[in-house]
Amino acid sequence: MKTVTGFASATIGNVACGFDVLGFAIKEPGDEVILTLHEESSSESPVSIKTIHGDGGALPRDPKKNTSSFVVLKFLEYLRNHKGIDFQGHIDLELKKNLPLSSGMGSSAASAAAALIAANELLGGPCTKMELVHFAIEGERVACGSAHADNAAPAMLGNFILIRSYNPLDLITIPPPDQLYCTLAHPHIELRTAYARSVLPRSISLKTATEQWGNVGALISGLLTSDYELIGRALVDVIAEPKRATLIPGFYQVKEAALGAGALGCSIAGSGPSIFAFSSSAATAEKAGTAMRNAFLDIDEHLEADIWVSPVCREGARIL
Ligand SMILES: Nc1ncnc2c1ncn2[C@@H]1O[C@H](COP(=O)(O)OP(=O)(O)OP(=O)(O)O)[C@@H](O)[C@H]1O
Ligand SMILES: N[C@@H](CCO)C(=O)O
Repeated sequence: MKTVTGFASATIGNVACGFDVLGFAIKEPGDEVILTLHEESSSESPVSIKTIHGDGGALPRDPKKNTSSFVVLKFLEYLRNHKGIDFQGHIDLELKKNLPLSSGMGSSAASAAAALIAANELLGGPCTKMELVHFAIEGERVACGSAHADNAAPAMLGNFILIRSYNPLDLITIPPPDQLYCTLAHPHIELRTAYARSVLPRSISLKTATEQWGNVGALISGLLTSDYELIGRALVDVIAEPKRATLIPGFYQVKEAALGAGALGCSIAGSGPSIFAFSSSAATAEKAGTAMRNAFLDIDEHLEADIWVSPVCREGARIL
């Protein structure tokens, strides 16, 4: 019997202008997955879910429906079909669900990446992280019906990840500027990614597209040259934010509060309801966090919010 624990942290998809093509990881919080290998197979499925802590019973226990176990099944299938490794044993999975569900914090992707890094270690490291990313992305289809990679890829690889192409998958790693800090505010409401995607326009005008890709290019340039002022200027989303803002009570008040506290820019984290801001120092990021929390409390709905301040995580999913 061998046991391995994997960890993967929260991620923020889109980063304002990069809908479905840009995301980054923060250091904490994150999900933990503990895998135990038994040499003998003991049930029909090679992977079973033993326990899930912290989800209040909300997550599926069926191994084909939970992203953590689903991606391990995909990984085992890949080993059999592409590496000549026919796994005959059984894996028990325990999930410590530390990330809130339907939060915009990449909760489903964190479970998947933590499970994959642990499974790969458990079986002696047959795959690279770049190979594992493919299965983590497939997990997103199970979670919300769309295999977007902007949470799964940074959850596995860390840093900022730009998805230049989905087919074939072409991921570009962009290391963060040293003084870039993220403030993440998670109001205590849920917003399902599938629903937040359904409110988006099916097509956009050339004018809107031009504005958006100008900002994506500028944001990448700002990150690569540590131009904080440019990063702030480029955090503009004219496609998803205007549609999704109405799903998040107090969005514009919280954004204004973050900017008023000195943040470089602020937008929806992934599909929401969480909101992120960037700052060029830890002190400003803390100040922005306090302002964002107070702004959520001040709206009519008086929403409580959890706040995290973190630099970008460079490491990605790891073994604990
Ligand atoms: N291990 C898992 N962790 C979280 N959600 C899971 C997991 N496995 C399956 N799911 C399903 O995924 C859905 C949550 O996905 P959703 O994309 O809304 O939240 P999220 O992961 O916080 O998303 P995001 O941060 O990308 O907006 C739930 O319906 C849940 O049943
Ligand atoms: N890019 C995805 C991220 C989900 O967290 C979306 O905006 O729907």
